[in-house]
Amino acid sequence: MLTASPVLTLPARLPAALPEPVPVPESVPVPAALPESVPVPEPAPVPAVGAASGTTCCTPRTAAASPVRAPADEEALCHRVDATDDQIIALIVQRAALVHEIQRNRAEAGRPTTRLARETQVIARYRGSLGRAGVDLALRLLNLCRYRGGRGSAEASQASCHS
Ligand SMILES: O=C(O)C(=O)C[C@]1(C(=O)O)C=C[C@@H](O)C=C1
Repeated sequence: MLTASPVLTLPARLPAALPEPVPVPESVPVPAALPESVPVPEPAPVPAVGAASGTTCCTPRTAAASPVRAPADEEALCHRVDATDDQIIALIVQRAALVHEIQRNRAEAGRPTTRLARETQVIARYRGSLGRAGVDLALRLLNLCRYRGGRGSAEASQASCHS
């Protein structure tokens, strides 16, 4: 059963009510490779190596721990990781809002909110790009975005439509 994944707790900032869609592009192009020149914010000051409790997650404790990149480069990459995570989170919030709108409409019309064939397509798309981990991620996303509110939606979501 595709929906048997563990229940994912909604993050605190995921809105309970349907928000305006987050202003991100409708389709986010996925580059085949990371671009060489992505604007990077100024890196945070890097504390001296060995400074008491002054290290960050990205600051190597010893020079030997990071033989390839200088600490400043790693900090810059960490900033880009954070910026990427922000985008991913915004897209997840947008996805949840769109799915909630679809599913609330279905529930209000007395139709099943779940479409297993669609969920299979979603899972296949993630598997196609990310392999087994993509399947796990898709299941988590489907669960996270599932509409749970509204009168009558509970009964409607019990049923499923295979088309
Ligand atoms: O695309 C749909 O028809 C949706 O309702 C969205 C979505 C999804 O999260 O992708 C949600 C529930 C359905 O069971 C299938 C897919």
